[in-house]
Amino acid sequence: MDMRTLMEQSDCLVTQSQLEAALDSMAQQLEQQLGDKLPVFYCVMNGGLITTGHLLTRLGFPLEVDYLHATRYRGRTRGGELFWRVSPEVPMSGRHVVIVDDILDEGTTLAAILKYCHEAGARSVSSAVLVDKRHDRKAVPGLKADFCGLEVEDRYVFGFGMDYKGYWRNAPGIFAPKGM
Ligand SMILES: O=P(O)(O)OC[C@H]1O[C@H](OP(=O)(O)OP(=O)(O)O)[C@H](O)[C@@H]1O
Ligand SMILES: Nc1nc2[nH]cnc2c(=O)[nH]1
Repeated sequence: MDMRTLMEQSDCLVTQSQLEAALDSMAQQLEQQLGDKLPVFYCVMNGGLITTGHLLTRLGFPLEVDYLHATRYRGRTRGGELFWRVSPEVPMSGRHVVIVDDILDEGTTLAAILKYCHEAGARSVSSAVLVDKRHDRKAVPGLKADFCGLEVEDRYVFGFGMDYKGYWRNAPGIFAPKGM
């Protein structure tokens, strides 16, 4: 389907202003809990890019930033095996680590990244995700992020970092194609 038609035929589930409010409250909580810990934030590429950017400019304390790229959807709407494209460069050993991503869906990605951080000797590991998808298919039952903006219903979503077949990561809100 043409990508403009897809957008016209999608539902807006979360508006940009709702996302901004959710980011404000995540930032406040992050500041309270990590403001004096000189943490290092790792953006999970590609989806985490926009959430990380919006979050970072709201944080008024010293922190470092790095990224990693682990992907299991790779332009498809169903997840497969996790593929590590790029490992982080800033060492995690002895550091307070914060993993930032756009969505916690089945949680396979986050669970694997958290395991990696613990094995890399992080002093503490926290996770921050913009949205948590509501369903009972989590890879680890009850898996939650430490900092979470909003919940979304159980549909394939795109926008604000999340793609639909590679497109529309730039959409200024969270959308779902009708019928999906
Ligand atoms: O909870 P899960 O079911 O494991 O899915 C969540 C992950 O899926 C997306 O990444 P994706 O694999 O699409 O890669 P991308 O960020 O490069 O789009 C998203 O950015 C999360 O990292
Ligand atoms: N774009 C996108 N990526 C995902 N990764 C896991 N779930 C989703 C989703 O609903 N949309």
